[in-house]
Parts: sequence; structure tokens; C-alpha cells
Amino acid sequence: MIKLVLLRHGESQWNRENRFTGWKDIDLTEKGVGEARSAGDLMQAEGLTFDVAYTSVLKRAIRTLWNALDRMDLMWIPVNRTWRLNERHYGSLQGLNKSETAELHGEEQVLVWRRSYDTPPPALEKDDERYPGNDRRYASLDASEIPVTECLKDTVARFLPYWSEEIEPAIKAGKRVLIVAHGNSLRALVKYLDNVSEEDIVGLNIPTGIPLVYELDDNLKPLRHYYLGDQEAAAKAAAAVASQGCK
Ligand SMILES: Cc1ccc(S(=O)(=O)Nc2cc3c(c(O)c2O)C(=O)c2ccccc2C3=O)cc1
Repeated sequence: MIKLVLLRHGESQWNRENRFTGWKDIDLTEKGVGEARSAGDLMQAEGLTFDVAYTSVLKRAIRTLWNALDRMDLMWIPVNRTWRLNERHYGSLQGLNKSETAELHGEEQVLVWRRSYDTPPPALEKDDERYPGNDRRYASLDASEIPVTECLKDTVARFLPYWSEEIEPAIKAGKRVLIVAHGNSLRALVKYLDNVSEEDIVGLNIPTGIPLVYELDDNLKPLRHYYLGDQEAAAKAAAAVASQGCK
């Protein structure tokens, strides 16, 4: 049996302000750093260890990984950073809070987006300072790969090639893998692993800072999955995230 561990980054400053973050490189709050350290302690207590880690190119996920690995004395293992594990891009909603979003687009439209798998928010103009095309960390991407907005379907589509070409082969080669990423990029993986429907995946919320362990067979088919630590806390955290949405 193979164990794959997923971890959603701890609270960020814009999570606390309830803003759409997307590809904006916002850092963790002190609380978020604490969540990352606690996650490391939980994985250590569970007797987990890793040969390689995967994360995004956004510091809230990278710093979560650093803190968790530090608590396990594993800061020395190889880390692969990829834009394909970035959070979903929220287009022109990036930076808006809940009231600004409703004011600009109306509650009806918010409800449509909230429930939709394939309806993207309004796109950024390429001269918008939020357009990622001018950021050095995306210099190796084709222009066509740089998002101006994403629906969840887009996020799934740009993550899965990395899973198939990089992560899956590492697991099949016997590497013990930790993935630290974002609400929607982890949704993309969970959707694939558990064959979750498009209707159901928009309602699935992964809590921050609580390790999610997948037990897989040799064909990487899930046998079961569970959160580490206090099950009640995990259920409460998942419900709390559900009310905030994945950002
Ligand atoms: C910043 C913010 C705006 C709206 C809310 S909400 O209370 O209305 N809940 C909410 C809202 C959304 C979403 C959500 O999950 C949610 O709980 C979305 O997933 C979403 C995806 C793409 C575009 C827009 C949305 C979206 O507005 C929470 C936080």
C-alpha cells in the first residue's frame, strides 16, 4: 500500500481578509505558519516520512512546505515547484473581497460562479498589472499557458499533465510524496483520484493545514483517505472552508 499526503497551505493574509487570491503571491499569516508547523508535527507523530515534495511557485504554499518539513527534519529533501500546482486564477476578481465582488457583479452572478465547474470569472486585460505574463517565474511558459482567468475545469486541465508526467512516475518508482498546494489545485487531484463528478467537486472543500492521507494500491487507485489529527477538528475546518470558498 502506498501513502500519498496532500496538504493545503495555511491561512494567508488575503484568506484572513476574505479576498480572492489566485496567482497573487500573498504570504502566510502567523496563524498560517502555526498551521504549517502543526501539520508537520501531525505527520511526524503519524510516523510519515518523504523522499520528495511538490508545491506551487507561490510563497504561501512554499512556506507551508518549509515549515512542515522543518518540523520533520526533512528540509533537505528535493522540492519540485511548478506553476501547475498554483491556485486557480480568478481573473479580474483577484484582490476583491466578498462585498466588492457582490457590488460589482451582483449576488446572482456570484451564485452562478460558486456552483459552476466551467464558467470562468471575467478575464484580465493583458495590460492589467495583475496579468502573470510579466512575472519572471512564468518566463518558461508559452503565452497560451498563462491564464487571464480560469474555471475549475481549466485548473484540472493544466494540473493533470504534471500529475501524469512527474508525480505519478515518482510514486511508481517508490518515492514517498508530499504535495503542498492550494484549495483548487488539490481539488483537481482529488477529483482525478476519486473520480469525483463535476457537480460534486465544486462543493468539496479541503481544510487548511490538516494533512490528508491517501492510501493507494499499486495502480495508484485510492483504497481510502483520511485527515490526520482530531477528526472533529478536521470536519469543523472543512465546514468552515465551505462557507468561505476556495480562494
Ligand atoms: C472573496 C469572497 C467572495 C465571495 C464569497 S461567498 O461568500 O459569496 N462564497 C463564495 C463565492 C465564490 C466562490 C465560492 O466557492 C464561495 O464559497 C467561488 O468558488 C467562485 C469561483 C469563481 C468566481 C467567483 C466565485 C465566488 O464568488 C466568499 C469570499
